[in-house]
Amino acid sequence: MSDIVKKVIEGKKRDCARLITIVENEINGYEKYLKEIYKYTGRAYIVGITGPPGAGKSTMTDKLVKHIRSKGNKVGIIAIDPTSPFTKGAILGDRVRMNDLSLDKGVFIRSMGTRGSLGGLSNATQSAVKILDAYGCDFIFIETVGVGQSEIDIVKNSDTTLMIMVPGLGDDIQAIKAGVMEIGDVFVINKADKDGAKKTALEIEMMLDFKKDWKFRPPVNLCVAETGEGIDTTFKNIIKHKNYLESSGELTKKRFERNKLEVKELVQRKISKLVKELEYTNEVNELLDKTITKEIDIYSLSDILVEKIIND
Ligand SMILES: Nc1nc2c(ncn2[C@@H]2O[C@H](COP(=O)(O)OP(=O)(O)OP(=O)(O)O)[C@@H](O)[C@H]2O)c(=O)[nH]1
Repeated sequence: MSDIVKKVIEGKKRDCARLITIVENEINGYEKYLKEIYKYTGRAYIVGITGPPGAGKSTMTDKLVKHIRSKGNKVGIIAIDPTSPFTKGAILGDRVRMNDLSLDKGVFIRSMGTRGSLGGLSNATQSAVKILDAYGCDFIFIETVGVGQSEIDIVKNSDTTLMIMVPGLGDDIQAIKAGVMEIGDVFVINKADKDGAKKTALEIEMMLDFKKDWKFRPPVNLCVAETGEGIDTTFKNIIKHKNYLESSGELTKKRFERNKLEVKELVQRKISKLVKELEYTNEVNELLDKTITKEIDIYSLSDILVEKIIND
């Protein structure tokens, strides 16, 4: 086993950070480390945190993590950094908010980009989850920007997805109704110190009523992340979902599906790389010349190249 992998498994924080960087930058040999890490994964419980911008995702993560830490568990946090310059300020703010957490030896915080090659959570994020798992985290939080694709991706990559809502979404709830139902395993109405929190909770309950055949009906609770009120209930609800997944066998199914998707992405990535490499060979350029002179058609050329990729 490589020295760095050994140190990560022993729980060395600096090596954990170093390995994530190696994987993020795809430094030579990174896949060998991931292969070695793999059998030490599967113990951590992965929680995705999502919700509209400004709903209090960072504040909630901070408080949940502190709650978990009071029980002595080790926690990893991956904050997904939106690549858009638009939200940069908010992310800097998040870092400041979680500053005191980063001083805690039992907490590992990392922010990562959204640049997934296939539009999903980047491979680096999925790999970082595995590294943190092998490092010994009991819980790993993935906090995302609550927009579009990243919300869907977080569901695929988490065991439990916590959907944060805030009072006064009103019509927005109607608009996102269908999508939201699929996304949240646990709902929390944050900023319950503001007017209308109970009404929002009721609206979500009504929305959940539309579906009759829940195997696990998502619990809904009120919370004031800023003061910590309701954090214990939110955590209990996450654990309720965890217990359900574990006792029903759904957790294994979920992880099977996740691996299936990840393997597919890895294969696609590897093939795309081979296709890209082909573009630069003289041999291909010569064959392309022949498509112009009609000595060969482009379809036969594609067959030749596929054969070449398979056989080389
Ligand atoms: N009144 C009230 N404000 C809150 C509460 N929780 C968080 N906030 C405030 O809401 C604002 C946004 O909180 P964040 O935790 O940054 O929210 P976020 O969802 O991570 O924000 P983005 O990263 O911009 O999407 C901050 O000013 C918080 O102080 C709460 O329970 N009540």
